[in-house]
Amino acid sequence: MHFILHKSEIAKQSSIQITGSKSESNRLLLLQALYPELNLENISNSDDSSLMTKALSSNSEVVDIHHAGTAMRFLTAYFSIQEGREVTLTGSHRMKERPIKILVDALKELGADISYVGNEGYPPIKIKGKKLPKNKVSLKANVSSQYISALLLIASKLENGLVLTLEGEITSVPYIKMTLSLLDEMGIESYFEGNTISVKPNTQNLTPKTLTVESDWSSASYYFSIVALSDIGVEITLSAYKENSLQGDSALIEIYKNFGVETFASNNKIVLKKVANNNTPKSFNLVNAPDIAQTIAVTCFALGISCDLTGLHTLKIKETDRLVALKTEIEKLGGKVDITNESLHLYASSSIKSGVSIATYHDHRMAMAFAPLALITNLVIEEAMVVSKSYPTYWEDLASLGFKITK
Ligand SMILES: O=C(O)C1=C[C@@H](OP(=O)(O)O)[C@@H](O)[C@H](O)C1
Ligand SMILES: C=C(OP(=O)(O)O)C(=O)O
Repeated sequence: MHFILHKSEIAKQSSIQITGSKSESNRLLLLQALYPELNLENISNSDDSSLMTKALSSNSEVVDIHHAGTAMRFLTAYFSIQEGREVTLTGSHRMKERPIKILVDALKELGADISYVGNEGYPPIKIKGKKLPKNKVSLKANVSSQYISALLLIASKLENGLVLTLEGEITSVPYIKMTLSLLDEMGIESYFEGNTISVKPNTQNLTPKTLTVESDWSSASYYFSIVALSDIGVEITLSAYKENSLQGDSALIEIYKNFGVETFASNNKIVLKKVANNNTPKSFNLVNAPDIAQTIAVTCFALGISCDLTGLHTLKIKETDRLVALKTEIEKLGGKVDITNESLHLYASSSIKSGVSIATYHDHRMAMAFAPLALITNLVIEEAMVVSKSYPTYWEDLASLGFKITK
């Protein structure tokens, strides 16, 4: 279903409660399946986390995780150690184009039994769960950190733990650190030094624990963009956020200072406030925060300022090729964008076409990143319900700010 976003104005002050981080949730759901003594609060209501929950409790021979990349990668590792269980893990058309060979090769090196059902290197895969005898493996770290997190999540259940050697430049590092921090919060020991990560084995029950998932910072990014496009004085309060986040996308606080947005934290809330206009050209390396690239590109386009975004080599293998999708849709609106395999240059532009229909390519972040443009012009967001992959109530929340949205 397409949504029409009419040119809107938002209230001077508003508050939004954002669902739990999908990255933290999908890690903790897997850890809870391995360690039932773990109790979880504020789990994400995203499709990707519901699919993860369902997959972990299903007894069926075929598990379909649709578009959920973390679920695909994390469950590949999980099912590899479920002794005696045979599962075919599959997903959406796009999931069958998202590479998984680096992870499958690493698991096989550890002793796993995994075979490709279709194209070599891509889902679907057939996994025969067994005990993995080995504890050392090297893998390429520059394609997706999710392969590394997947191995780390099952590591403490291997007889001798796990020692990983990471080859090449390590991408999306905060997501690896998030995995290790969650293991640490559960009482599982790990070390990350240089290009080596080791996790100690754990055969005993852990001390029963309740862990509360922090709300999702990638989802918060759209409000940083909205505030950046608003008048000085506008503020939006978001909850529930912690003082020390495990999510790398909390880099938004520093990044959006460059757009005149200040963030104030108190009582598990953050207040985003527009304090100044700053329309100088921007340049950011997003190798540690790839999921906010679309948000930032659209903010810059909306403000008519040029930007250089680098560190984007993982964007081509996400829900869609996000570099091509950004270029295509920004150019439909009258902008000009150059892309390489790992970077995006947006030229400054002085106008935005009205009434343009934005294609979303089954990518929640395309829909959510372009929506703030309704503060400037009318536009259509195609297949608007794609947002449910990470943030099912996005449109209701925008409406509560004052966005005028019709079907
Ligand atoms: O581990 C995670 O939860 C994620 C890691 C990142 O992927 P890559 O490591 O493939 O960049 C990120 O883009 C994704 O949305 C979530
Ligand atoms: C890339 C993303 O998710 P995943 O890789 O888990 O599908 C995302 O949420 O932007």
